[in-house]
This record gives sequence, C-alpha cells and structure tokens, in this order.
Amino acid sequence: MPTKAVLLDIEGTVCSISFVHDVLFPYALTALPSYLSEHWNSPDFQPYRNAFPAEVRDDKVKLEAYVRELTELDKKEPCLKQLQGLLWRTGYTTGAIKAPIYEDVLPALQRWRAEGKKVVIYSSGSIAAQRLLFTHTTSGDLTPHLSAYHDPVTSGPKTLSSSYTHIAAAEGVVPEEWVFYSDNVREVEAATEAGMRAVVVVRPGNRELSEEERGRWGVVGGFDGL
Ligand SMILES: CSCCC(=O)C(=O)COP(=O)(O)O
Ligand SMILES: [Mg+2]
Repeated sequence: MPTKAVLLDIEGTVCSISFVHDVLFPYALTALPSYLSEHWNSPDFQPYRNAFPAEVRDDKVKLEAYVRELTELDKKEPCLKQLQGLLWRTGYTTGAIKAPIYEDVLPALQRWRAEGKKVVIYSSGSIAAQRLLFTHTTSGDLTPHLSAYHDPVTSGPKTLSSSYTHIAAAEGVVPEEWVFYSDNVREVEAATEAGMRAVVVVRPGNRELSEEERGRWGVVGGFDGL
C-alpha cells in the first residue's frame, strides 16, 4: 500500500538524546524551584499540580524532590511531561533554548509534504512541549510541515499497539498506509503489531542495536532519500 502518512518520534529520531537529557532536562530542573515558589497557588498551575500523586502535590518540597527523581530515572509519567512543557516555555520563547534538529529533517518534511503525505508527531513529551520544540528549532519553525501531534495522554503509551491503532483512526488513515520512525525498538514493535510499517532510526548517541534487532527490523541512519 502507498504511504499516506509518516509518524515521527522526537528524541533519538529528529533530535539527539543528548539534547533532551543534557539541555532540556537540566533547564527544567533549574527553573523548577522558582517556578514552584511563584506559581504554587496560581489557578493556571493547579491542573499541573493536581496531576501529581496525592502524597506530593500538597507539599512543594516533596513535589520538587519527586520531579527530580522522575527526571533522573527518565520516567515518562504524564505529570512530569506536562510540567516539563510548562518549564521549557520560557526557555524557548526567550531564545535560551533552540532545538538542534538533525539536518536531514527539514528536507524530509518538505519532501513528504510535497508528496502529499501527512506528517504526524508522536512523542512521550507533552503536546505543548512538542509544539514548542518544533516552533523553535535550528532549522526554523517546522510546525507548518506538521499535521498533528499525539502524546501518551491523548493516545496511550508508545509501547502499546492500541496507541498506534488509535492514532491511525484519529487521523483517518489505515495503519497499513503509515510509516513510523523511532529510535525505540519496543515502539517499532508495537506500531508493527498495529499494522504500520515501522523503522528503527539509529542516530549518533542512540543505543546500539543487537545483531538480532538489526536482522529483524528495518534500520535507517537518517531521512536522506526516504
Ligand atoms: C518533545 S519533549 C522533549 C522530549 C521528551 O521529553 C521525551 O520524553 C521524548 O521522548 P520520545 O518519545 O520523543 O522519544
Ligand atoms: Mg525516541
């Protein structure tokens, strides 16, 4: 079946794991104490606070310690991901953060769009964080090339096949007409189970694949020629 839609992971696929772990995560943790002090009781912050477990959401010190622990463990809990998106906003809008997108990404987005394909994002980062990242990249604002955004809150965990079924239905394109690109083999496996074609992206700094994984999955080093 012809490809009608491309589904893209972010970390390890369109930008490096190092950017997320060495720039974004530390930025959020540095901004966290003053953000909590200034916004703890503000109405806008309450949905973010209430997303945290009851044991920590009523105590600033406990909540801060919990965020640090989840970040250290690279947990994908929605409460953390939503809060990170909020904390990164100032960084992106002031120009302190720019997402270093791989050089093959913009040409691929232009090519896929010219071919009439939908390009859709699916990341563990919150949709707000995804939009910020693609708006402020080293290749400029990439959002005009993107059709939709999904995260685990809207569509379920990235390692479950049902999440890919949900995304396909939400976008009105049957799974067989998608190609999913991700650095995570478990995500590629889940998308394949749902009926999508799925390819592992190996960028510098990504986990090395085993021989068995290389034999089992399609693997690319980037988007040139795709
Ligand atoms: C778009 S937010 C920054 C990345 C992030 O926090 C994250 O967890 C990325 O996970 P992915 O599913 O894109 O590998
Ligand atoms: Mg990834």
